[in-house]
Amino acid sequence: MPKIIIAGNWKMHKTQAEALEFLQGFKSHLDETPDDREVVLCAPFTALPVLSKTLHGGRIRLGAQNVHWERSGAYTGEISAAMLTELGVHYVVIGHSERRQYFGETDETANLRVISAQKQGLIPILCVGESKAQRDAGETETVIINQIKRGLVDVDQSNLVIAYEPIWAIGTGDTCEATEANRVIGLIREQLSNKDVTIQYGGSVKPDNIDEIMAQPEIDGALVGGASLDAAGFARIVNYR
Ligand SMILES: O=C(CO)COP(=O)(O)O
Repeated sequence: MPKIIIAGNWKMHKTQAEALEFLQGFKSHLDETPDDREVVLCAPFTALPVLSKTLHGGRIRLGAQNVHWERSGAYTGEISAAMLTELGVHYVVIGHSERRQYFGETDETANLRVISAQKQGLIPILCVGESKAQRDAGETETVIINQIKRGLVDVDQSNLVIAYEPIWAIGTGDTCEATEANRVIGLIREQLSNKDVTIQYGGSVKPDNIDEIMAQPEIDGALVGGASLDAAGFARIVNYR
């Protein structure tokens, strides 16, 4: 059975002080969180040390939002997998559509990042998803299958998470119908040799739609952007019924 993972992707939000303030409001709600799910916070690099110290030994796992494929070297502005594991980071978001759109990342660089993350013991959360134009042109299936195939060349599927994030649903409030997300995630699973890979849905997940999303048989979790910034709201998402 795939592990259920609910992850917040804070993107470029929260200073260290704001991250700690979030935790104060969030942690008390975790007493009600059933044991069947993992709770992950993917914070900016600068907030990771303080979160790591505060969360040590607790219920919440830490994630980063990117990782470079080399162990070290002349790569100004980049962060290596070893730098993240040293901080107690467990997960790393890779190939997010914002990285692809604004920073020129490709399936090929996502693939290199996934491999280097796994080598260092990090669990990659590989993001895939089609644009509105691609969906309207009937290309959703081909786009997703290609992203999965190229992103997973030579990748060990035993320590891997995939997030299906249709680009048109990210930050728009325009959630993908839960049944449609379920269908595409089923299609992704067909491409995998390991059927127990956790496959999350992401794109305008909110407290008022999480129950329906998580009721779908193929969906094993959520990658939550905007709604993960508010402690009470994200707690409601994590504690979905
Ligand atoms: O990009 C996302 C998570 O990685 C989704 O963002 P929103 O939840 O803000 O739509």
